[in-house]
Amino acid sequence: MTSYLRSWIWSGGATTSVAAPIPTINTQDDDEDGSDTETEDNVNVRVEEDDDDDIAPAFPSLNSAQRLGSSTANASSTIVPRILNDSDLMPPPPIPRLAARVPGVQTPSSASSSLQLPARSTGTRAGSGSLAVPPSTTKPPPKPTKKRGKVALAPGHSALDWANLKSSGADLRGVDSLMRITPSMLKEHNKKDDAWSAFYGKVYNITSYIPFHPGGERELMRVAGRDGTKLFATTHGWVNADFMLDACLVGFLVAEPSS
Ligand code: HEM
Repeated sequence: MTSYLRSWIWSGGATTSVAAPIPTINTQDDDEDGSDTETEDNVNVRVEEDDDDDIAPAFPSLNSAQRLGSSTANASSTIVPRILNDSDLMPPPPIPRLAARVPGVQTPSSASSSLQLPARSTGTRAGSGSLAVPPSTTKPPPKPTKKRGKVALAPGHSALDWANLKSSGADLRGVDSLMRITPSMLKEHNKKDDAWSAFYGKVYNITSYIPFHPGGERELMRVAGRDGTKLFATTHGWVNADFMLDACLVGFLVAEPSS
């Protein structure tokens, strides 16, 4: 702080004498606590005579390696920055070809470009994986050929109703213990009021599930008395039969005993 006041007082008096030498005020010993921290007070302050000091310092600084290494630097190191004219500047980059492209129109020159539009006439996948604009289409999406096979379920037979029935504790198996079931045993249970079916190696009593099946009774009865794994998987592989029919498990499908 002392140094600041000292420099301020001095600089006020100097305005009368323009030719006075530029003083350097060393205020290193002004720091009261003597610590090494660099504050406003312990920096050598070079005070200019002119208050109006808006001239930016030279960059790179006058004695820098950049200036000395430069071919334009002269030995006396009094370097005046050179102002570049148009011919010294780097030429602008060429205009990219895609900038001149009209969207949707394939020019002959763009055929060799990696960003070309996919060739529509040949049907090849040229340009796939590039940033090319995808081909537009006016064709409507194809209509589903097969009607969805969902049926209207009777009231009280929703998926939630089935979940409630499963957890109600009602006997949906119809057997006392889990059994080893051969295909011939399975075949005996192919009636609507006594339907067993095997899915993924497990045999379920599907009788009580029939009215709850969203695909309808008719479809489900196609697998009554036999292994329905393939039909089930091709129709709706995403359905978790194991979870939906856990309360209906009667046993495991085994091969016929060899005689
Ligand atoms: C007992 C085992 C089965 C269970 C637990 C079951 C369960 C289901 C479920 C939850 C749906 C509704 C799927 C959805 O909305 O995405 C469904 C739909 C359907 N199921 Fe099954 N299913 C079984 C067996 C079968 C079998 C064996 C067939 C075929 C023979 C079949 C044919 C269908 C059909 C056609 C639909 C309608 C598909 C659609 O929404 O387009 N299901 N089934």
